[in-house]
Amino acid sequence: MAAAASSFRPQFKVALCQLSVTADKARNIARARAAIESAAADGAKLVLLPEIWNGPYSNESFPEYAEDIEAGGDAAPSFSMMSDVARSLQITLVGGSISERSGNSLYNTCCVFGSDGKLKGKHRKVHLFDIDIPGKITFQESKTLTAGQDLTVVDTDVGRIGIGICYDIRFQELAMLYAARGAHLLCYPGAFNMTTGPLHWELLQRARAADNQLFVATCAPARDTSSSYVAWGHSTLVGPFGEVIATTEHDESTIIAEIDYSLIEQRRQFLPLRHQRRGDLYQLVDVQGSGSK
Ligand SMILES: O=C(O)CCC(=O)C(=O)O
Repeated sequence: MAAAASSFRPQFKVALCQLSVTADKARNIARARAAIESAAADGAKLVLLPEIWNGPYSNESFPEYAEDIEAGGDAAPSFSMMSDVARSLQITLVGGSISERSGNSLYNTCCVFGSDGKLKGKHRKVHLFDIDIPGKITFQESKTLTAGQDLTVVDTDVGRIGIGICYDIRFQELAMLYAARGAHLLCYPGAFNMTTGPLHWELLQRARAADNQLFVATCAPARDTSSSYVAWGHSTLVGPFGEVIATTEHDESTIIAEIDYSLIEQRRQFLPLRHQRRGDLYQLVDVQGSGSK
């Protein structure tokens, strides 16, 4: 494994808070806070929230619910709550995603907070969800959102974490680069739908974990059949052998599960893929360099 984070817990409890999301932003923030507090009371040291958890997932809503993260304070109530709760509970928080306003642009952004409440990393979704499956689902995030330009690997109290958001999980190169940069865990807040969810959601998580021999955690909103975008749910934790460690259905719930990073080395010894790659036939190129945030 590449250089590890300076010092971190190799074994800890993670919580995946699959939240119900409504049009009431203040209610969504309060509910997320309560779920985080309850997860921490149950011993979680790392908590994940879903993709777009402070308002509806739609192009109409992204501008309305967007926050100016750099301004903070009243301009960013979801952001401020996450920072505050991470600090007061001394947990690492992968804050799902919210729409972020920066200048004239909007991003789908995941903020990662350390146990001191400070922002440790910010991932702007790099692959926008633009798909058209006639008669099933059409969505064009690029109508309102701008794609991020950076890979995001964050050193935390609970190891080195690579971040992707939803559609980002489909691009295996991103996961491979994170693994090459020494990530122990990949976190993907995501909201798959009723067409692609049943076929691809678990498959992609298990593939990313098995190919890269690391942990993968996902966190989705709960399903709301009355919303314009019906989420699949099924937040999941997968281990470095591609095994599902914990999962759930589509209702609001919090999964608490144990992560043990010693399994990564064990799996890599049993199945030494890293030493069996054919660099003479193919190579992974990290165009942004190997530094991690
Ligand atoms: O890839 C998919 O099927 C769903 C992706 C998605 O919903 C998203 O990126 O928000």
